[in-house]
Amino acid sequence: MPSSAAPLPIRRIALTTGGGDAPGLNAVICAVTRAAQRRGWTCVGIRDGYDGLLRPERYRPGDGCIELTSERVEGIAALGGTLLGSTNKGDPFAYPTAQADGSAALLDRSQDLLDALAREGIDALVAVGGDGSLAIAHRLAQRGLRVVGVPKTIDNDLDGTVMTFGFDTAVGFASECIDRLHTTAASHHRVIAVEVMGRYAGWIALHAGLAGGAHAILLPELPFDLGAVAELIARREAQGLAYSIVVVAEGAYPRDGSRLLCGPAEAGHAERLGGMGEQVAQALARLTGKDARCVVLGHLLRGGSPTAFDRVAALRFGAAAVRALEAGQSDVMVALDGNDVHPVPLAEVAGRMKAVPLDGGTLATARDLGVCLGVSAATAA
Ligand SMILES: Nc1ncnc2c1ncn2[C@@H]1O[C@H](COP(=O)(O)OP(=O)(O)OP(=O)(O)O)[C@@H](O)[C@H]1O
Ligand SMILES: O=P(O)(O)OC[C@H]1O[C@](O)(CO)[C@@H](O)[C@@H]1O
Ligand SMILES: [Mg+2]
Repeated sequence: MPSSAAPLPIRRIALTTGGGDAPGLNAVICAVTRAAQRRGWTCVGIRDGYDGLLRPERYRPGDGCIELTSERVEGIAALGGTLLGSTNKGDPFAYPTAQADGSAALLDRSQDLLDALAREGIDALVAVGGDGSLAIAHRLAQRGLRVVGVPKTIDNDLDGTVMTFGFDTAVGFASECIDRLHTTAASHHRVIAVEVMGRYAGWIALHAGLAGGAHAILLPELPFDLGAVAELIARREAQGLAYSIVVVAEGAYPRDGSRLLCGPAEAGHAERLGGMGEQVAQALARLTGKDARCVVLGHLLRGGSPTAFDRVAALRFGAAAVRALEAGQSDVMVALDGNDVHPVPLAEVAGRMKAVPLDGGTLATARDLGVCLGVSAATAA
């Protein structure tokens, strides 16, 4: 449970960025550093998730954990990526460790991490991450560490917050790409499938598809029937609209099939989704007789400078995390709730996925616009 009781004074905090990178991470680093400095606290950044402390030998002496100062974070809020590096391998509670026979065993290195934080004189941790990183943060809090989480992910699949930072930038870039694909698809009378990231949630696909005027959007939340998409393409053809854009979430799958992986789960690393865009393009070419192509936006969605919205959200989250620590809170995540940022218990969000609600307003908007969701009229909600 989050606690507000008898806060001990804080003098030094650590910051970590974990999971896939997202535009806005540097803005959080900037805000946490400056807000900490204003309170007279010092702030350090741990390299690559927790690797800077768990594998210090990988870094130049003293560089696994770097001092963050106002000077060091000057101008970084506009930059993509993370100054500290990130990882989506190596949960400290199941840390992949090479064995003599070449295999990797998953070891619980959480105590090593807590010891290393104590040696650095760290009083509290700000953990910036998605569902996986925040589940780790929650477990660290349960082990007695003062922790505040900050919600990050381009996927927007984190529960307990209206939005994560990184999502707006990813959607903006994806919709710009879709805009560009309209003209080439129209010129060649083609079907173009655009595969976007998002893991098991369709937030990026739905929002980018709507913003980019896609004709069909296939989401993990609604297993699809390509017959419905082929019908839409034929209807458009009959109206003299000889091209179509189909946005495919990487986690989408057919009603009679399953998700596609481009990499299996390995020790300490989740499975990698990918390939459904190409499969959809090939199947639609067969079903419609039209020329079809697939474009995979992939990691381009994680790159580049954060939008103003993501910068402001990230700055607000970072500053709110420091205020939460100052107020004696721990085991909480700062969350966007309407217009304000409030702490919510990490237990309520860690490891929980937020899917696109099938009865939500955005999906209703897509239906009202006549966007095909890969569901035949008979089964459509
Ligand atoms: N600090 C970290 N050190 C090592 N591994 C981490 C760390 N944070 C997260 N991970 C691992 O990375 C994976 C994803 O983390 P998380 O959910 O936080 O990221 P994300 O933004 O949702 O992006 P993605 O899930 O696509 O990598 C999880 O399997 C988690 O165990
Ligand atoms: O960096 P990796 O391992 O390719 O991760 C890819 C995954 O990370 C994300 O970009 C962010 O969570 C997902 O959308 C995607 O499935
Ligand atoms: Mg995740």
